[in-house]
Amino acid sequence: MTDRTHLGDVPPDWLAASTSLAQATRELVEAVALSDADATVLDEARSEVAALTERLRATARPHALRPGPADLAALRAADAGSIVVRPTNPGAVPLEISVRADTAEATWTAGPVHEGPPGSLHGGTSASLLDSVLGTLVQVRGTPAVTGTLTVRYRRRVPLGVPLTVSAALGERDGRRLPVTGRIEAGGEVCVEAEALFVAVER
Ligand SMILES: CCCCCCCCCC(=O)SCCNC(=O)CCNC(=O)[C@H](O)C(C)(C)COP(=O)(O)OP(=O)(O)OC[C@H]1O[C@@H](n2cnc3c(N)ncnc32)[C@H](O)[C@@H]1OP(=O)(O)O
Repeated sequence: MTDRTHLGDVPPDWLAASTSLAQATRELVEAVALSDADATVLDEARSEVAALTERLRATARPHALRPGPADLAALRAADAGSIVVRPTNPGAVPLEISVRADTAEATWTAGPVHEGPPGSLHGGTSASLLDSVLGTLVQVRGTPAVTGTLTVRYRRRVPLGVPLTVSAALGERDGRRLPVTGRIEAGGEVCVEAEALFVAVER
C-alpha cells in the first residue's frame, strides 16, 4: 500500500477501515483533551497508545492520502458532485465538499478540540476550513493552484456543537490569479467571511 498516495487508488474496504480508524482516533484525541483521569490511568493509556503507534508506524507511507487527479477529473467532468477530503487523516478535519458549477459547500460540527475563545471555534481552524473548501473548489473548477493570500473577517464567534456551513464561490480568473470568496455560517448567520487569491501552478 505504500506506493498509493491518492484516495481513489485504494480498495474501498481498506478506505472504509482507514476512515473508521481515523474517526476513532479523532474521538481518542477529544477524550485525551478532556480527560480528568488520574495520572496512573493516563500513564496506562499512554502505554497502550504507544504500542498501537509502533504497530502502525511499521507500514507508514511518506505522505497522507489526498484526492488525486483522477478524483478531481471525475468531479470536474460533472456539473455537480461531492468529494471527501482527508477522511483518513485524523489530524485533519474531514469534509465532504459538494461542488455545483462555480460554488462549493460543506457542513461540519466543531467540538472542544477546536475551541478557541470559551465555547467558540479557534480562528485558525476557521481559516483552515475556508482554505480547504475554497482550495478544493479551485482545484475542481480551475487548475492546480495554491493559496496566495487569504483574508479572513471574523464577524461573530463561531459556536461549537452546531452544524456549520462552509461555502465558497469562484470569481473570474485573471491570468494565473483565481479569486475566491467564502463564508462560514451557523444557524443562518454569517460568522466568518473570507476573500482569497489562489495562484495557478504547474502542479
Ligand atoms: C482536492 C485538493 C485539496 C486541496 C485543498 C486544499 C487547498 C489548500 C491550499 C493551500 O493551503 S496551499 C498552501 C499555502 N500556500 C502556499 O504555500 C503558497 C506558497 N507560495 C508560492 O508557492 C508562490 O509564492 C506562488 C506560487 C503563490 C507565486 O509564485 P510564482 O513565482 O509562481 O508566481 P509569481 O510571483 O510569478 O506571480 C504570479 C502571479 O500571481 C500573483 N501572486 C503571486 N503571489 C501572490 C500572493 N501571495 N498574493 C497575491 N498574488 C500573488 C503575482 O502578482 C502574479 O500576478 P500577475 O501574473 O498578474 O503578474
